Amino acid sequence: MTSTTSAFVPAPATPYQGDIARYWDGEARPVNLRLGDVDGLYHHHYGIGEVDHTALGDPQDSEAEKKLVAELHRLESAQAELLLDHLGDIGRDDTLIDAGCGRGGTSVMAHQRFGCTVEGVTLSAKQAEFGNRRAQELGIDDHVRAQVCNMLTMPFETGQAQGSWNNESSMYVDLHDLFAEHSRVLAVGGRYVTITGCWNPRYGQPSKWVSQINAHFECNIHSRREYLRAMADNRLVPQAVIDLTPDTLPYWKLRATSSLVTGIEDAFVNAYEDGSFQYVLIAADRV
Ligand SMILES: C[S@@+](CC[C@H](N)C(=O)[O-])C[C@H]1O[C@@H](n2cnc3c(N)ncnc32)[C@H](O)[C@@H]1O
Ligand SMILES: CC(C)=CCC/C(C)=C/COP(=O)(O)OP(=O)(O)O
Ligand SMILES: [Mg+2]
Repeated sequence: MTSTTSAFVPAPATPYQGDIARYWDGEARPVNLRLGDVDGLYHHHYGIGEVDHTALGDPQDSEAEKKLVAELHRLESAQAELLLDHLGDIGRDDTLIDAGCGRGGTSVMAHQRFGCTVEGVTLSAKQAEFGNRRAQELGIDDHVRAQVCNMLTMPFETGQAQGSWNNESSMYVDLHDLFAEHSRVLAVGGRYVTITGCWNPRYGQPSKWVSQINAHFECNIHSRREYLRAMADNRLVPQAVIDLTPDTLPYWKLRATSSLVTGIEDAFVNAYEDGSFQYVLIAADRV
């Protein structure tokens, strides 16, 4: 497989997808770039796990901000490691699909862990170029590639992939359309994994905090019920459903203390704490 740095850019399938492509083409928030600069893995997802206060050290220390950035990044990479833990046995000859791959951090980690091929798709030409450039710099562009395309109609063969995932990218699409497409590209016996924020049906309807997050990112957060129903309708049978809400709260509380805040931190903390919103991992077998 060879990759190029200038991506072919198809016309967006809908005006909404055009808006999302423009959003990510123009995104350059320090909270993402400075964290990625720590070790060259660029993520657009959030963190999980306990904060290591020893690593943070004294807040008055001149290196305090740098240590905080490194700690937030460690928690974001821990999130991607957990997602990869749920893909099952992946061999070097297998292909994985990173649907809504962003700048490609999770794709690189998957290749580094399994030695396999990873195909990423994103609506953003800038993100695809960024991811392909990183893969070239790492000398893994024969195994890791990003393409500009709609994850609802991916340019992959039926049954081609042993595993596929959405890492915080499923809130931009209709879930029935999304899972029909994952089900098509996955081999029978393959594994699908998502980590996502979803609204909690026990709360009743999307809370004001969930609406604020939707407006902030121009996305459409689905309910936990919609995920399970759309999977069941598309031959994806949950093997694990893990509520990561308690695991992601320390990340948000730490991020809220940093100089890299974006203004959405309180909405996430409030939504998680009032029970209207959950951070979940769902791993499903393609049967
Ligand atoms: C929040 S970012 C997550 C990026 C990445 N998964 C990560 O963990 O770093 C959302 C991503 O979803 C992508 N996306 C949204 N709708 C899409 C669609 N219909 N087809 C392909 N990618 C899409 C965006 O282009 C963006 O890369
Ligand atoms: C859990 C939910 C609802 C996620 C919405 C999707 C999203 C924008 C994820 C993080 O992206 P980012 O890393 O670019 O965002 P930020 O700049 O806030 O770190
Ligand atoms: Mg981020």
